[in-house]
Amino acid sequence: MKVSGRHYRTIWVNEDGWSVDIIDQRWLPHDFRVETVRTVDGIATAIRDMWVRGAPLIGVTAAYGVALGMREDASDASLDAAWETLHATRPTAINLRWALDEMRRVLRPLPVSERAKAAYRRAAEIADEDVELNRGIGRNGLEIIRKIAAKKKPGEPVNILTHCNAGWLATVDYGTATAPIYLATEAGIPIHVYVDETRPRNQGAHLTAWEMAGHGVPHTLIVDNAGGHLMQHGMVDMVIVGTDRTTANGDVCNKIGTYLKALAAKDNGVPFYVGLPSPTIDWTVRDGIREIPIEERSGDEVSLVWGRDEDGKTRQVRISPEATPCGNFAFDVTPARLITGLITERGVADASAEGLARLFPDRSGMAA
Ligand SMILES: CSC[C@@H](O)[C@@H](O)C(=O)COP(=O)(O)O
Repeated sequence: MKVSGRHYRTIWVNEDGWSVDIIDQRWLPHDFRVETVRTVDGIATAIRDMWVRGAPLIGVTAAYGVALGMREDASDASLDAAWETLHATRPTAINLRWALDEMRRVLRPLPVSERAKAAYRRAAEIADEDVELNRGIGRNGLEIIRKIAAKKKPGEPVNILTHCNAGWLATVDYGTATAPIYLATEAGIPIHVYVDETRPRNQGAHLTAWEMAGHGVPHTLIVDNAGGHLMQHGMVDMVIVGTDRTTANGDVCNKIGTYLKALAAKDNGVPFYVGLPSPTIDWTVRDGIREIPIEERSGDEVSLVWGRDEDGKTRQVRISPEATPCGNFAFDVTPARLITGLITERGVADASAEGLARLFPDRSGMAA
């Protein structure tokens, strides 16, 4: 997507031909910084400490991490060590394991001397594939938005609520939940987006709001608890969120608070959609609530809030008593019964085992 008139992806190989450049998302929306990463450990830090985040981008970044590891030492032991180090960074997004397994599947049979080159090639393909998958989600989601827009008065916007950041910053480009929004805007359909701030890390306020502003999409930032109120007053036409892991029967694990939005949507008859590329489906899991590991992060993310003061200094301020213990559950699971549809690159599936199997007959056989 464009930043200051220049097209960026979120990750690319540096002009030296081997190190990896990423947009360091910790500084947005105030500073646009690019960081160069040179080692597996550097990539692990970037994922764990959320310089990059979002399920698809975590997967692609890990794939480049394997490439950096192979450049250093392409032995089997090094390949396994890179897999372990990178896999340990964040537990919930399945794209991480998908990308690491894919890299190992491609590299393991090759002679050691060919592995580094092949690793960069496959990582680049995974990145390109991600962009294509998101375009597919965009096209399929656009049709849903079109139908809602057709019922509106001329010029009246389609009001979309989204949670966290499932935008281009969470992927290589376009985003999952935001791809239909960008395509609808390009198609001239008036859109207005309610952006949940998404405590504790505020990915909505920091990242989604920045994306919307950058692409001229009218939007309003709201506190996380406002969604139910807006839905009760007919101010939301549809909800679209992303997902970190979708089970074989359509349960969706996404940023903490997604479940509450889905409950409010159900109660108010507001359609609740999830945008997802197929690598986000974990065909081995059927019960999202019991089987998906939920990341628990530092309580400091709850008690300390980042912001920029009027002097342009980025600061952290404490908002709770120092001695108060904080719980920081990063994701929750929305049961399939609350979801109107899963917008994938192949079409829109019912959130059910049958719905997913119909779109992915080739893969659903892998379900446990
Ligand atoms: C297309 S991104 C889908 C999800 O990864 C996104 O909604 C989300 O929850 C991101 O969480 P984060 O903790 O910022 O990595």
